[in-house]
Amino acid sequence: MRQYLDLMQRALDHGAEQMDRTGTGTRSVFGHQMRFDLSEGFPVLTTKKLHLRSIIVELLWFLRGDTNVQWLHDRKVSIWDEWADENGDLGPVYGKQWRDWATADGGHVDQIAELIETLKVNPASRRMVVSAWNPGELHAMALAPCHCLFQCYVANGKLSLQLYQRSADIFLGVPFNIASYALLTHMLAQQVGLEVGEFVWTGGDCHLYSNHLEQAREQLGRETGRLPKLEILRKPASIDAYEYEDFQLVGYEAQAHIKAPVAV
Ligand SMILES: Nc1nc(=O)c2c([nH]1)NC[C@@H]1CN(c3ccc(C(=O)N[C@@H](CCC(=O)O)C(=O)O)cc3)CN21
Ligand SMILES: O=c1ccn([C@H]2C[C@H](O)[C@@H](COP(=O)(O)O)O2)c(=O)[nH]1
Repeated sequence: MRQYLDLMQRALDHGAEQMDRTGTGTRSVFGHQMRFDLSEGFPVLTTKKLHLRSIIVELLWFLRGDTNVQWLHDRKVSIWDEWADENGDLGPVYGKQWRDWATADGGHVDQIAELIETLKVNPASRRMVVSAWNPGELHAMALAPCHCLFQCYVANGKLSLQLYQRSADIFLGVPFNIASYALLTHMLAQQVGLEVGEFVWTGGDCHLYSNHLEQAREQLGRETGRLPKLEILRKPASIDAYEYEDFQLVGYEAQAHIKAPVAV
């Protein structure tokens, strides 16, 4: 994951110091792109052990259209707790927008179902876009979507996906976001009978929080390792039928976890 360490180094060396919404302070750069050829391995950090269960369970939770943390809690995932209200609700965040976008005329759009249908019947389409950025509902969300829009592209029997992430917590969020969308690309490809192509990550405000600088330097001092392979153990009947146990990362060898506080 040299690409990731390069982004971290860039923010450390050239980032502008700025105060941010959380009151923590960041070093940020604007506009960055990383490309991952998914046929070469699964893009998960080897310079710091990642908690894959949280990543997989969170993606399945988005795909359920769920926006309450209870289902995450039942699976021992707590990464959204800080933002939930007393009932566990986050408002109309990713799951709602992906699966049940409310239209002005009272209708609903299941963007994921429409994406899969288009991948099957018209893979050359240039409109295979899923957006979580719903300006009319931002006020009701616990946090405005960070990974706010993605697009699919098919060529030579391979499915590629590009994400636009408007705001990127380089140390904590980005490793989760890369692995999550790489996983989604594998799932979509399996559902529509394509091979995986590239995952392209594009970031807007890419920042290192001021209380992550030491951890970033420690990680930059480590050697990168070989990427593992993702195996999906069966082909579920639909995008809605995947379970945590369906995924296996073969050969994931990572260096020790590095703790960092999350900015709320
Ligand atoms: N400041 C900030 N950074 C984020 O990455 C972030 C938010 N806020 N708010 C919403 C979601 C929640 N996400 C999070 C929240 C916490 C961790 C975190 O603490 N990760 C730990 C392990 C925690 C675990 O898996 O249980 C880590 O070391 O990676 C990661 C992503 C990503 N998002
Ligand atoms: O998936 C995610 C979700 C959140 N983040 C980070 C990016 C920022 O550090 C905060 C959000 O704060 P804003 O003021 O709304 O930009 O959370 C992430 O990296 N990945």
